[in-house]
Amino acid sequence: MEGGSENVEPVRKGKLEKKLLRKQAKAGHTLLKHEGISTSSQPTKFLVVANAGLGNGVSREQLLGLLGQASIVESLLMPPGKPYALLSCTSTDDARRAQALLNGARLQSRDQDVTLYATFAEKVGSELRVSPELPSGLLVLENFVSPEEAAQLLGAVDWTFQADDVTAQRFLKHRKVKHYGYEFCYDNNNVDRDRPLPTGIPLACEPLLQRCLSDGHISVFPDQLTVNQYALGQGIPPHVDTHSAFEDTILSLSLGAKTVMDFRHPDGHAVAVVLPERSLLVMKGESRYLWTHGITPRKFDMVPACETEGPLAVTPDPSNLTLSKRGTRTSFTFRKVRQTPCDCAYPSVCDSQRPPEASDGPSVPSTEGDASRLEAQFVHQVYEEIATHFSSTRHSPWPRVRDFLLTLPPGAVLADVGCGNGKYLGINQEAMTVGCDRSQSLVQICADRGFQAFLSDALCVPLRSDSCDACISIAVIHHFSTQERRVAAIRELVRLLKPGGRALIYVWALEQEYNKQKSKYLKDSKDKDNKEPPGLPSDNTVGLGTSENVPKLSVHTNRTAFSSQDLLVPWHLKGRDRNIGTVGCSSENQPTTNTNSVFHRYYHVFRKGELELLCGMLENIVIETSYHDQGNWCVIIQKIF
Ligand SMILES: O=C(O)CCC(=O)C(=O)O
Ligand SMILES: [Fe+2]
Repeated sequence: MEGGSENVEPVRKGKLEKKLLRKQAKAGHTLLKHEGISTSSQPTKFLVVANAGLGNGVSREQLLGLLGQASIVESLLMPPGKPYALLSCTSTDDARRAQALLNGARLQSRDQDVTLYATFAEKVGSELRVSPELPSGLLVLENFVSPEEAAQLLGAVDWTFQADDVTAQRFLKHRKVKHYGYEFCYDNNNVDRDRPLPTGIPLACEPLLQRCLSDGHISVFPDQLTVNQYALGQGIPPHVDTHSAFEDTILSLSLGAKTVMDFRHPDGHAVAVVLPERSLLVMKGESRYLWTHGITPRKFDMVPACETEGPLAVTPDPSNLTLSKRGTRTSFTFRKVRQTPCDCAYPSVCDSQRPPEASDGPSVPSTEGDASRLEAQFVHQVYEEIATHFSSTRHSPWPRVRDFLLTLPPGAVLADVGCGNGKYLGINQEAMTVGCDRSQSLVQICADRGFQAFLSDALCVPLRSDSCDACISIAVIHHFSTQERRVAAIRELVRLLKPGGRALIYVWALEQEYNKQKSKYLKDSKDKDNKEPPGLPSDNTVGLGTSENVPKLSVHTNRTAFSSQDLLVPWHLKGRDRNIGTVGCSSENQPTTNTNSVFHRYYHVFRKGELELLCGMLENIVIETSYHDQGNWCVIIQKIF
């Protein structure tokens, strides 16, 4: 590309000018040969500035300094380690002005002078994809990390199962994830700012984040990292990262196999974006706030046949497409946790800007702190209060639970986690049975009945790992108010089991009518204890806090089908002549008399398949059986190692 010499317009060329032109032409050749950047004989909107790269020790600020406060530059890219900078201007005239300012300019870098050579370019290489086909605000920077850096980053992620789980490792349906800095909770699609994880963003990420900072892609360091690993055929559902959880810019580094990410505008317009190996995706503005992004779970993608020339947004031109087989892809998604509500320009899709009355979303707590407070008030304290009355209604063992217990051989060690009044503790007299419960009053009732029971939270049972032949968890896990906590409760049961040991789990089912049979709960409408509270409409909601985004839980009407999965189930305390207080009672429904008080217990009723799904998140178990039993979903799982 000799054209470089016509880039400047000297009338008479002095010695120095000639040297400058020679050098400029040489730089043009080098760029074409080594970087695939074609310089142009005619002015264009793009400039490539040789010797002005991060690889030369030149900083972004220095370059912008030379351009003055010129708003003539639309974007300035400084690919890591490269000896040039790439500039794109809004017009050819602006590019001309920028060239005049930069060409031949000298800069002090790493204690020596460098001379810059600015040349017009056809387009500024594969690194700058300001293709109009990409959603606005989206950039794909190719080769953002070297193969060595990529290997180092992958090496920094340990996927072996750790008991302390400091990176909140989760096996999701279509991928596995790990979190650093803060856990991203998929129950409420948010982070709990009050609970940072013990491990921050790994050190290995620092060089690339530093480059993002000096290249101007970010202005502050991220404090949250989610590592997603997708096996062949896996993906992530279309979503917008929660506005209220994270600041504007989201960076996602792709390592391993190339994949295609689908972006979709609310108007239906879709763009498939190729994410090559070692590329960095930068989502800002519209592409971050308005468009959804997702990866369709499949084994092959359609990608442009000629990658070096083709745009990263897949065009619908079928003659230029080829099939590309996926493989394992690991992405590092860096985000900055928001400390104040989002005030983006897209209120229609912004959870921070939605009016409170419209936030009628799922009735789950939004943070881990909310979850434990909710359970403390609407589970633990309620059972404490209703223990005696509750116990008097719990006599008959479920037949299939009894059958399970009776399969245990003499001397088998059995733990009943959440044993309530101990109705299962004496079923198999030849087993060594121990029970525990979160309610001191219920534990006392067990002790009074001559059973061995102790006070314990089901998430942290003070028994040795691998010590039990069997565990049962009957009507317990539905009282945990986030999926993470429900899985943690199952994980804790499994921890107690010896390899080969089995656990039986019962949870309340959303489906109270199954195989055309109504459950006992629906049929048993004579039970006055659980009749709906007078004057409470079934869709009544109970506020659990003061912030606008706090979810509301509907109060269930007893003996009716469930209208949602997360709800408050009333308990009518009878025959007690004592001051109840406000425990577990919403302020609206605070009892006015002591003889007919209403308490509300939190429940998450399980959908068909949900219990199996949660069990499937643990890698060291197999599901032996699963079934529906009188309005409950039930599984027997076996620990395999
Ligand atoms: O895998 C990716 O690059 C994107 C991951 C993502 O969108 C997310 O975790 O929110
Ligand atoms: Fe995302």
